[in-house]
Parts: sequence; C-alpha cells; structure tokens
Amino acid sequence: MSIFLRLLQIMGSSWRTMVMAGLFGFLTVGSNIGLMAASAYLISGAALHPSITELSIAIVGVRFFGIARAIFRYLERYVSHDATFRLLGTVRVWFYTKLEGLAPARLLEWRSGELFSAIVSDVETLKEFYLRVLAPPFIAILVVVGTCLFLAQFNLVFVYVLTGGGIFLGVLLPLAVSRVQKSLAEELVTARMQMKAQLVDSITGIVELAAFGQTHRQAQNIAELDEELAGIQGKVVNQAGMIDALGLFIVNATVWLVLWFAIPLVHSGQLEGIYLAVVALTVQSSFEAVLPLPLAVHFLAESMAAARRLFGIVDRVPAVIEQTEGILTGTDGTLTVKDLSFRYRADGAAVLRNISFTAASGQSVAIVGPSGAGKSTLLYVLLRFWEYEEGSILLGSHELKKYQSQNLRTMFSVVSQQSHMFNASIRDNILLAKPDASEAEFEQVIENSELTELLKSLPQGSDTMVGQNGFALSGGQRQRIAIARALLRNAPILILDEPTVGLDSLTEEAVMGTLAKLMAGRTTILITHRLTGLKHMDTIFVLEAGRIIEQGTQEELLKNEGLFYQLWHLQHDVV
Ligand SMILES: Nc1ncnc2c1ncn2[C@@H]1O[C@H](COP(=O)(O)OP(=O)(O)OP(=O)(O)O)[C@@H](O)[C@H]1O
Repeated sequence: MSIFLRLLQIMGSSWRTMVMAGLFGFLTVGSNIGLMAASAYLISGAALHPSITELSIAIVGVRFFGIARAIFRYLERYVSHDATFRLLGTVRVWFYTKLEGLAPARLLEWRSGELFSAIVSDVETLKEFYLRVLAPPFIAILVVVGTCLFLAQFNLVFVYVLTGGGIFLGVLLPLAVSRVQKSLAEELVTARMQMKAQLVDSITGIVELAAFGQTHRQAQNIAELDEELAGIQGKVVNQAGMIDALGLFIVNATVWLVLWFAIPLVHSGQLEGIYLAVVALTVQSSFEAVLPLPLAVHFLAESMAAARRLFGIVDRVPAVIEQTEGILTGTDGTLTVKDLSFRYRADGAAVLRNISFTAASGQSVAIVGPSGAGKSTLLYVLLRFWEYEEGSILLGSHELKKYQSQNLRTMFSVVSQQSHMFNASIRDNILLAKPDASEAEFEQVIENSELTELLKSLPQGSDTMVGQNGFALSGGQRQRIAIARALLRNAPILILDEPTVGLDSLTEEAVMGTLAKLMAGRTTILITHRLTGLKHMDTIFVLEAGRIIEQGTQEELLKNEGLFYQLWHLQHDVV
C-alpha cells in the first residue's frame, strides 16, 4: 500500500472530525467572501446616496459575515488541531509498540538518537499532512465551486477567469515546484534526524566526552550539522517566499483580468456598476482558499519523507515470529536445550554449535567461558530476542517458540550487568516488575534484597530519585534494585547475566549472597566469565567458540584440569 494511503488509514475514525474541520475552513473563507462582497456592495451603493433601508441588508450582511468569519476560524482551528494532536498521540503509541516488537535484534542498526528523532520529529512532521495537505484542496474545491456559482449570476466570463486563475495557482504552480520540493523535503528530514541523533549521542556520552576532553570536538560536529540544517532551512524559506510571491502575482493578475472584462460590461450595461467591486473583491477573497495549495506540495513532500522513515523502521520483520495460536502458560521451570545451533546471519558463521543441556526445575546452572564464546548469544536466544532455526529448546514440555512472548517473559526474571535504571524513584524502579504489588510485598523484597539500610539512610527513603541511568547510586546498590525487581517478579526461571561485573570483591560477595536468596527454589541460569561464586552451582557448562566443551561441578571441573581449570587459575592468580 502506498505511503499516502497508509497515512489516510492511520486516521481511522478521525476522518469525520477532519471533514468537519474542512467544512469549517470552507465556511471561514466563505464568510470572508461574503464580508468582502457585502462591504463592496455597501460602499458602492452608499456612493449613490440611497435611503438607509436600501442598504440595510448589506449592513446586516457585513455584521453577520464579520462575526461568522471569526467564529468559523476559531472552530476550524480548534477542531482540526484537537483531532490532529490526538491522532499524533495515537501514532506515537503505535510506533513505540512496534519498536517493542523489534527490540533489540532489529533495532541494532539504528542509533538511539535516530529512533528518538523518528518518534519525536517525524511523528510531529506528520501533523502537516493532516493539517496542511489534506484539508486545503478540499476547502479550495468547495470555495471555487461556490464562488463560480455566485459569479455565474453576473456573467460566465468571470467563472472562466476564476477557474483559470485557480488552475494556475492551485494546480500548475504546485506541479511545477513539486520536484524541487521533494528533494528539499528529503534533505530537511534527514538533516533534522542527523542533528537529533548527534545531540542524543552527545548527551548520552557526555561523561566520556568530558573525561577525554572531547566536548569541543563534539560541539564542533554539532555546529557543522547545525550549519547544514540552517542552510537547508534557508533554501526552504527562500522557496516558500518565492512561491508566496508568485501566488500573490497570480491572484492580482486574475483580479486585474476580471476588471478588464467587467469594465466594458458596465459600459455596455450588461453589468450594473454597483456590482463591479463586488465581483472583483469576491474573486480576490476566494483565493484565500487556493493560496495554501502550492505550499501544501512542500508539506506533502516533507510528511512523505518522514512517513517513509517511520514505516521503514516499523516494517522490518521482527527477528522472532510471534506465536498467535494457542496460549501456553505456566511451567515447572525446566529448560531443556538440545542440539541448538545459531548464527546471526544466514551467511555468517555459527555462534552456537550443537549446544545441549538441561536445567531441571529449581536447579542452578552456570554457563562460563572466555569472551566471545557465545554466552550472551545463548541468553538472547533463550529470551527470544533472536529466532533459532536448528535444534530445540523446551520449556516444561513445550517448544519455546510455541509460547507467546508476552507469556514467556512472565516466566523469566533477568538480573544483568546493564539492568536499566529509569530516571525515577527507587520505588518506581522496583515496581516496574509488578506495578500492582502491595506495600507488604514491596517491604518484603526491600528486606530480602538488603536495601533496608540504604533506604533508611536516605532522607526521602524509597522515593529518592535515582538519576539518569541510576547515576545517583553505586554499582552494588543498582544491582540490589535489579535483584529486588526480580524478587518482586517471582518468576520460576532466573537468568543472571554477569550480575557482579564491575563490583569490588567485597560488594561482589555481598551481592552474590543476596542472589543466593533469589535463586532458592528457582531454575537459575548464571552467565559469567568471572569464575567466582560457582561453588554451589549444580552444573557448570564451559563454552568455547560456541560449543560446550566441559561440564560438571566446580570440584569436578577443577579435577579435570581442562579449560575451566586454566581460566580459574588465571583469574585467581591475577587476583
Ligand atoms: N548482533 C550480532 N550480530 C552479529 N554477530 C554478533 C552479534 N552479537 C554478537 N555477535 C558475535 O557473536 C559472538 C559471540 O558473542 P557473545 O556476545 O555471545 O559472546 P560472550 O561469550 O557473551 O562474550 P562476552 O563475555 O565478552 O560478553 C562474537 O563473535 C560476536 O562478535
């Protein structure tokens, strides 16, 4: 389906409100025409010194149209903007929901700033489509047809002149500028996106930039992009000015042509002199509806460019095909992986090769191995971020693929090294796992995740804001909040992804102690390259280059003197 039709489809039932706004727009211009015509009649008529009763209809007309114009303008703006902003809200939610389905696998190719720019700037640009592209042609046609019917009462030549001027201004001029407008609009939307992406990158990495003394370089990049953007905006404004001037010229030329035909008609008595100004001002004021059409071409091109980018993102096929039939819920928490192989791209090398292991309900399993062995990849496949084609993963007695991801994710809790902290209170960050948790449940997880002391020491307790990415907290405190979330979630399977990376040994030990409480009674999969805290794991699988090369308890693996033994000694010797 074309982008244009898709944008119309997004409108859904708002099209009725938009049509209503269009009708108000028509009545606004219509009132202006009425005001001008009645005023012209009044002034021309007054020059002949008639009695006041002869002018009374024109006087009432001027009053009526003057007030009606203001009221209809207000209604048109109110209704169209209200409907458009509601529509944009719906588009933003729709876009975000689509992004969720693509995260994280399909979003890797975009910078976060680009996605931010899409959801803010591109969606905002679509407003022009609904306000300045769809309505103007509709209003223009109604106004020109209405005015032609009125002018036909005097002489058909006025109808031909108005139609000719309307076609010049409303059709030929927009067609003439459409090609230039299209490429300018593309450039503008791309430059805006680059600018926003650069700004988001700069703000996200501000600490690193300051630490490495590179803020001036980043500022210089922003200044260059800003200059480029300003240059394109300058071209757009220049074009708009030219189009405006050309449009006004066509309006005045049309009025001039009307007078050129009308004056001889007055001389020959075919047109009463009192109507000369009425005809001329009617034609001139009717162009209020046609003047926005050439610029509508620019807004059409701009909104098409923005929509193309938005659809280009959401049309990506998700990495995982969502199961739509059969709702599987509940599991005893047993995970059985059999002959699992995985590659990120069909033509790429296998990152996981014939992986087989079982984590029975309540058992704890560790996957260890050197950097690049494929540990995180295994985790992403288990969490259904990526689709697996070869081998099988059973959750309980069903294939993982058969679960709807929404249900599946309620069965997993994840504590990772990068657990995201929202810039909200500690309470809100924890309640993310279960927003409707009772106060008693909340207090219990605070105690079990050993956050009680921390909250007591803070004047605002659990309402303390954690700052951007949890900057106001230490690494250990952030991990405890992540553990509290997992406790509150109370899922049967627990995934621990390098949960203690970046913590000092004492904090690491304390966090591992807290994690032990979380692991009790849950199937646990610990992914780590740090060989500490593995003593109590039921089975350890050693991964190297995507294969499981050893398995056993820590004691057995150390006895075997294989890769685990070497890594273990290496790490302990370093310590
Ligand atoms: N999105 C991706 N697309 C293509 N290849 C990837 C992608 N993510 C990871 N890889 C590759 O897959 C291999 C395994 O990476 P993975 O992150 O799973 O290793 P890891 O064992 O978790 O390493 P580390 O301990 O350093 O995190 C690496 O060679 C990596 O380059």
